[in-house]
Amino acid sequence: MRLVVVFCLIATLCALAFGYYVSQARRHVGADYTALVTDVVRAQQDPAALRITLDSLIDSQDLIHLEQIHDLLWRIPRRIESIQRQLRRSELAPTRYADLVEELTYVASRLPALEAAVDAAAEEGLDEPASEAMLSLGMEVEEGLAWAYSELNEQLHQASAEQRLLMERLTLAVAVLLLLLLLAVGAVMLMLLHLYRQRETMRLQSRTDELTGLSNRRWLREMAEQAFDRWRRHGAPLSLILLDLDHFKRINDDFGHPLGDAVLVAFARALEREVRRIDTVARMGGEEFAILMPDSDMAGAQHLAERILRATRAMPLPGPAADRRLTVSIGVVEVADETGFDRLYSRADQLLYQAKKSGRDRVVSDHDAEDTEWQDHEDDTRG
Ligand SMILES: Nc1nc2c(ncn2[C@@H]2O[C@H](COP(=O)(O)OP(=O)(O)OP(=O)(O)O)[C@@H](O)[C@H]2O)c(=O)[nH]1
Repeated sequence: MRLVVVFCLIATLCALAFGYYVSQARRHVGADYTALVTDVVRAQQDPAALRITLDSLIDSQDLIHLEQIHDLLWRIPRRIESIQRQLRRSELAPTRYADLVEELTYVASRLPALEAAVDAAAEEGLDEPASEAMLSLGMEVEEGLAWAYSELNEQLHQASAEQRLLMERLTLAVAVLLLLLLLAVGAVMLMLLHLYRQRETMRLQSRTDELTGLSNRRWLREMAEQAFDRWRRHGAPLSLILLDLDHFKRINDDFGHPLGDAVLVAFARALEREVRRIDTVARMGGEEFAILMPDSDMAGAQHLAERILRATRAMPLPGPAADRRLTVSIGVVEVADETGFDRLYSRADQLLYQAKKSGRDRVVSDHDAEDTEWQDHEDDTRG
């Protein structure tokens, strides 16, 4: 579960980083050429204005047109310079604009002559030859500017389109890379998950009895050691019930080993139904079982043992053994002064042995054993 959360987190971070990158890159590329294109579009108005003003000057010979031409001739070289500067700073390859820069430089070099021609025409009057010279120079400048700016506009649009294409390819490449990264991360996560599950299964198997699915002897011992710790530290009561099915060999002999297995499994389920969640039910081997009862004293353990005794008698046996009754012998102990699980188990085993010896299908606890010892002692003294 934790791995899935980590995976989702990584995926979200990748998606956010990717989105941020794309938006930043797009904005950057767009901004570079937008500024230059705007200036070029503005500059394109210069040749048109020059043509109109020259025509107006010839038509009306008005001094106001002279001023307009002077304004234009002041503005045009600055505009040329600004555009050349921007071009040098731009990402555009110099080979793409070398021709038009050359043309703009040439146009700029012709501007003083045009200014002189305009001044001369204004001073001498717009007679035929002066006007002709001014118009021809004006046309030359106007055509040069118009060509250079429109060529530049075209180049910029082309570069912009190429950059957009590049950007799209780059975006696609990044998307594919991210996808691959995500797939790789996902694969690693799945592998880790698989390993984790495998380890969990192995851990579970190492503490589980294969036939019944109950805890095995090893796990019961581990749980017992932990419970012993609690008993030592807090004095919490701890009891152990040891159970052994009676005459189980007969079931095997009469109905076969597989049915014997089915009976063991049915008995295991019956035990699980009777115990509390904190109890540990284990199969110790063969037809012997144990229940570790933390926080339970002798009275509680005895009570459970009696209940199991009755439940076992009433337990229906599978298939052909349905007519048989199953019984169990039980030994019950509560921790007193034991130093560890082995001592406790050995005491419970002795009580179980007594239960077998005294006729099976019964519970023998510490109290019963004490009573029996006391009874034996009484009989001896009377005898
Ligand atoms: N089906 C099956 N039988 C098992 C398994 N483990 C041990 N047994 C059998 O359990 C029987 C135990 O027999 P005994 O030790 O004589 O005990 P019992 O017949 O129950 O007699 P008492 O314990 O004295 O009441 C043997 O026949 C074993 O083969 C198992 O996993 N499956």
